[in-house]
Amino acid sequence: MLRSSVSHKLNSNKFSQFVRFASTKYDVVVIGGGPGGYVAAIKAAQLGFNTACVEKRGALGGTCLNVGCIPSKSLLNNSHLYHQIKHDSAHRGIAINGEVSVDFPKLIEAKDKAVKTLTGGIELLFKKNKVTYIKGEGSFVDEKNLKVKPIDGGEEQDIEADHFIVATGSEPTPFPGIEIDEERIVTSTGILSLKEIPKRLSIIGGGIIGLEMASVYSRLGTEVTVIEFSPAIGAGMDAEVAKQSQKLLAKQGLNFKLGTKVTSGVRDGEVVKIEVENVKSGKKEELEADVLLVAIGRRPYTEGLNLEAAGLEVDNRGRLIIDDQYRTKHEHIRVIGDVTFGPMLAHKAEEEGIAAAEYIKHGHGHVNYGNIPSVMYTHPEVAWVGLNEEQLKEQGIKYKVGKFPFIANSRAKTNLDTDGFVKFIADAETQRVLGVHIIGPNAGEMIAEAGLALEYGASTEDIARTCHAHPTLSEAFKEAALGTFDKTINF
Ligand SMILES: Cc1cc2nc3c(=O)[nH]c(=O)nc-3n(C[C@H](O)[C@H](O)[C@H](O)COP(=O)(O)OP(=O)(O)OC[C@H]3O[C@@H](n4cnc5c(N)ncnc54)[C@H](O)[C@@H]3O)c2cc1C
Ligand SMILES: NC(=O)c1ccc[n+]([C@@H]2O[C@H](COP(=O)([O-])OP(=O)(O)OC[C@H]3O[C@@H](n4cnc5c(N)ncnc54)[C@H](O)[C@@H]3O)[C@@H](O)[C@H]2O)c1
Repeated sequence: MLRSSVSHKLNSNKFSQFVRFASTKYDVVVIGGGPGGYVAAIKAAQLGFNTACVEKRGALGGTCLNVGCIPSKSLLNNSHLYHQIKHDSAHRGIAINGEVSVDFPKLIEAKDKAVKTLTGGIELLFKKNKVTYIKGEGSFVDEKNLKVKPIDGGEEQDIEADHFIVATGSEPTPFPGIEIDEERIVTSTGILSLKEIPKRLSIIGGGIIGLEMASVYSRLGTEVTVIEFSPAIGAGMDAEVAKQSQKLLAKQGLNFKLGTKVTSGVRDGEVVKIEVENVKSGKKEELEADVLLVAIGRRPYTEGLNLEAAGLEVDNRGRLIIDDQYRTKHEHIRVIGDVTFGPMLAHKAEEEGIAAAEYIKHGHGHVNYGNIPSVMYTHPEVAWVGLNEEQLKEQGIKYKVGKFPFIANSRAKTNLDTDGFVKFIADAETQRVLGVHIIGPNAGEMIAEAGLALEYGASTEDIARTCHAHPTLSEAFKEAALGTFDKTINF
């Protein structure tokens, strides 16, 4: 459905004096080229819409590819390899005859290379799917028109669209009174590009970013302290799993200060001075670190969008207000991803991108918000989907739990990697799977099977009667399902 009404911008010198603001018209314009936006743009183009994506970063892929999921996983993977070679090889019969050391600039280079390859890949996907990539900052003029300020400083461009999809993402939540310099006091962006390995790292926030980054640096030899306001780590994971995860991370050398609030954090030359206070006892303490990471959550990002011009509204947390079809009060302006409601996860944003494009084309789309997996890429990994015990108790739903530890799984034993367990929660009467919580090796991959089970409304018996290959970690998954209604075999 390529539009014949696309009018081309008149930018020859001769005409530009007279008709400077001729606008280009598209069927769909996506603002933001992160996982939500780039996927929405590709899907819209595949559905036959003449589509453009406006991105101001200078690279596609958004937070996730540039300063989030991808660089953090590169550092997690390579720091894990280093740590394993150094500390976990002798008892496997691997002798290291020589020094094993970190080449930190190379570690950062490998991360940057992964980012560049992947962000470049999206540009190719745009070309393949005929999505116009506009490098600039989009700002609403009114609900039908967008002004784009090019990042190369060129002339402003006016764009008109039948449909807009806003996917401008999120940014780190600032900590009142603590000044970020991205050098000594950093957000998740700065911690991914440090110049050297700090001797001491303090982290405010024991959520996913805090714990993943704590793992990276602790493996590289940094003394890490995690300061968390609430009495538990993990920002909402199943309490039993969070407890086990904390225990294992502490065994790896992480220091935890839970139930502790930070009262100040100030750079003093090459160190950061931090004052904390125990929430219950009021006991105060002073800490010192070479780097302080602030990771207390993220907030929606709408700066520069000029929401007022389009009459778009946000709630008290800055989230753009939409209905169940991602529509704002203007039906042709939809919003997806981190900048609106729901968990701030790349795969959630992607699902919404597909659904928003499908709503425009067909009037219907699909995202199952009860089935969005979460993964924390520490070692062992933590992964979960569906409801946890605390939520079920709150909702008064009767349930049964089945658990299987990796210590009793043959593959985990051969791998000498036996920490953790699989925990199934099933409806007490029907055995329908309500939630799965895994802490253990490869939990992030294994959780996909739980997602499929939830999506199809499987019972734990369905899973327990499905043949799983031997010897695999997924046999622990099958046995935990069995444990909700019968005796497990291997434990
Ligand atoms: C350190 C870290 C690790 C993470 N790890 C994971 C993970 O492992 N798994 C996971 O699922 N999630 C992870 N996340 C979260 C994930 O990155 C986000 O949920 C995801 O990127 C949200 O996608 P989005 O498309 O909504 O927004 P974003 O990815 O934030 O993209 C929005 C884009 O819009 C652009 N933009 C904003 N305003 C304008 C404008 N006016 N004009 C033009 N462009 C504009 C921005 O430049 C940006 O590129 C991580 C986040 C961080 C910070
Ligand atoms: N693997 C992944 O999927 C992944 C990785 C990184 C980030 N993300 C996403 O990015 C988002 C942001 O991550 P995050 O770790 O910053 O947020 P988070 O919500 O996961 O954790 C923030 C933590 O900070 C604590 N906190 C808040 N205020 C505090 C204060 N004043 N003092 C001490 N502690 C305080 C909270 O209790 C919470 O435990 C999350 O939504 C997360 O889902 C996902």
